[in-house]
Amino acid sequence: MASMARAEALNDSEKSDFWEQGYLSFRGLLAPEAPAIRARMDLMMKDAPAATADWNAVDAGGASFVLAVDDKGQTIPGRILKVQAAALASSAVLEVFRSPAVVAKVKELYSFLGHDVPEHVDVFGTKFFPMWPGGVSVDWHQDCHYFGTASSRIISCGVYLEETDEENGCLQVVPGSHTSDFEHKPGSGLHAQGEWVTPDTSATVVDIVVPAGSVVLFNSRLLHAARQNKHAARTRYSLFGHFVPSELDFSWRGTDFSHGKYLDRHQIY
Ligand SMILES: O=C(O)CCC(=O)C(=O)O
Ligand SMILES: [Fe+2]
Repeated sequence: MASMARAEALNDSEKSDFWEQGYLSFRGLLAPEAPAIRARMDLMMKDAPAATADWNAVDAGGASFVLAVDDKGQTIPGRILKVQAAALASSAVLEVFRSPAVVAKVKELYSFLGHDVPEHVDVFGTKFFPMWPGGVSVDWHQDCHYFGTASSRIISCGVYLEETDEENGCLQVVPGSHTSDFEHKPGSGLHAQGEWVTPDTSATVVDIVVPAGSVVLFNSRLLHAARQNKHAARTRYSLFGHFVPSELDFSWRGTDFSHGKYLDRHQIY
């Protein structure tokens, strides 16, 4: 998989790789900014309002601090799984998704869509995962399952603010899986907070091992998961958001995610 320095443009084969394999990893794209972003995430966590146990608290009128569960699926008081709508809790989040280095890559990927190139693009569904030692973020899923659209024009974005490897819970992907739909079922135990896919045992799984400040862009239909953080001391801070053409409307289980309606949807360009 291609990795590129900050200022380089994507060439056509990299763009086609993204649309064929379903993902691209930009190692260290935001490396200089990563320490300051981590510090602002710490500040956000310090100012945390009352937390919720609802993993799908996507429309609470502000950010939702969602509690983690143990291996029996029981809520752990005081332990945060994720901050949903994190952009509504810290301005650092939108600064990341609006940063010139990230926007340039997103624009270049959209420019490969032929007649479907969007004029305006938003980011929505922003999240922060601290991934404490022993913790998890997600099991196997397609992001679009949670959006209520199978559009292939949503580009998911993971920003790994710390060095991330097999030990502290790296991202895993199944290359090329973004052209199929998979059945999602309610999870249990450590993964009780979501609906997940059981991948075919023959599926090729790739670990995305990256240095701090790396940005991964992937098709929102790509099948992906994150390993459990098995390290005794390291965290795995990361931010997520989904780039979407401004005119693309969709809703899921009573939440309308459309531009101008959904609070955690923000124009990028
Ligand atoms: O934690 C990760 O590495 C992936 C998170 C993710 O896939 C999501 O939030 O949809
Ligand atoms: Fe995801």
